[in-house]
Amino acid sequence: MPNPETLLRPSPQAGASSREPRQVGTYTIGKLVGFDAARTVLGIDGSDLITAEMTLTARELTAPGFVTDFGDLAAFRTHIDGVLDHRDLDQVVVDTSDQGIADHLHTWAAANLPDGARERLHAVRVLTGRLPRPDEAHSVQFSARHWLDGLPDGHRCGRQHGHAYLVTLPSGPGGNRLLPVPGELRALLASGFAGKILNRVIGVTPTSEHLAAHLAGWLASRGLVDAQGRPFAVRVSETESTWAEFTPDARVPA
Ligand SMILES: Nc1nc2c(c(=O)[nH]1)N=C([C@H](O)[C@H](O)COP(=O)(O)OP(=O)(O)OP(=O)(O)O)CN2
Repeated sequence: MPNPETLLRPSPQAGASSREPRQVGTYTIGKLVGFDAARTVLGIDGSDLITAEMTLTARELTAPGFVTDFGDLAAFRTHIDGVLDHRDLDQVVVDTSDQGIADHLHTWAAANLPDGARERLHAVRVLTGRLPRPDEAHSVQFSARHWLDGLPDGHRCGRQHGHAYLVTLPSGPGGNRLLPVPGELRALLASGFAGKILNRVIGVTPTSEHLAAHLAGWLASRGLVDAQGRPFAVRVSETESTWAEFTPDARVPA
């Protein structure tokens, strides 16, 4: 895949790329797939929008900076679209509760994901109803461009493209509770990331995993920690259906 950098016009906004000190920690990625279904749960109608969130974890990334390529998880959506979406789940799965659907999908994923992804499969959980968006105090959005080097020819993420990024600071596993975003991080994202070509901003291929680790390193290197004095975990979401998180070891409860 030719480097799209050679095709770029010079950008007046381009800044020097930087690396933050590397912390030791765990990378987690999440893929969300929503579907609409009817079901009965404990004798009561539980029809709803249902969102399945599959997570995968790794201590080390594979090139170009992935837990596993989101593209390799496409079969998860295909399975849900084919088997669960716009169905009466009472006719499809034995246990129609949230946990029953999550168990069905975990069993499916453990048997059917490509090898590299299957080995990194962590969990599947199910959420119901419209998902709340994080409020402004607990999130930062910015828009920027990037491309990913080292992908097979024809991979759409090898082309220069843009995302509406969402950055949050989860307080623990699951990402349900979010910590307020320090003003310093907000300022960094506004001045150093928004509107930029991210390949020129961080010293590595700007995958979501690398961006999350870079921002966690940036916070830690400036002594910015949570109310308990622990380094922040950082989650970066490129699209509505994907996110990547870096959790420094010092944050994991003993
Ligand atoms: N592990 C990672 N895999 C991929 C990343 C990444 O940062 N980490 N990034 C990309 C691309 O930038 C791409 O734009 C996003 O991935 P994609 O699978 O296309 O996600 P979508 O939400 O757009 O997918 P749909 O399921 O089609 O909605 C690729 N991989």
